[in-house]
Amino acid sequence: MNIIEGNLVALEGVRIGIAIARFNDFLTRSLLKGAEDGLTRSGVPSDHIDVVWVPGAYELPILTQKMVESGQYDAVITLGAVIRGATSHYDVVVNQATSGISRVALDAGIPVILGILTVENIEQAIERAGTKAGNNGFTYATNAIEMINVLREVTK
Ligand SMILES: Nc1c(NC[C@H](O)[C@H](O)[C@H](O)CO)[nH]c(=O)[nH]c1=O
Ligand SMILES: CC(=O)[C@@H](O)COP(=O)(O)O
Repeated sequence: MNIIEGNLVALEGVRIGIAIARFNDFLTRSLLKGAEDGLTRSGVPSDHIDVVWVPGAYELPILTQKMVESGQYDAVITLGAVIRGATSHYDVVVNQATSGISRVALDAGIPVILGILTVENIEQAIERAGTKAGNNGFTYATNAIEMINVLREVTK
């Protein structure tokens, strides 16, 4: 039996793109901090990380698509935070953002990481952006490195 897994060590030269939404930026900036920490501690130098901002999670799919098409990155991490409000707007933003990113991901040829918090309230969001449950941004970063490495293993 052969077990193939990606390790969490970035190969030299790896470049990461981060597509990040400004909406709820008190949360997305915290996710970004966690992601940068995860990437640099995996061996990605900070000058190999590009961070590109868009207004909200709804805009993440098109930015992600353009970043993938640029051919500059070994993985793209999306970061956003959508919090349920009083209207159905939450469902529209979440559905469009997640289905758009999933569509891009399948054709990307590189890992695309879904790093959007989709939560019922601010407390849930804060817990996932750096308090009780740690910082999901850090995990999104290590997910990106693991995916780069495992895809290389299975395609070599
Ligand atoms: N309500 C949230 C939004 N809404 C904004 C949209 O994402 C979009 O920027 C606007 O409709 C213009 O196209 N975005 C989030 O990231 N999080 C939210 O909770
Ligand atoms: C994504 C949202 O639901 C949000 O920020 C909008 O809130 P509301 O539904 O109260 O307008």
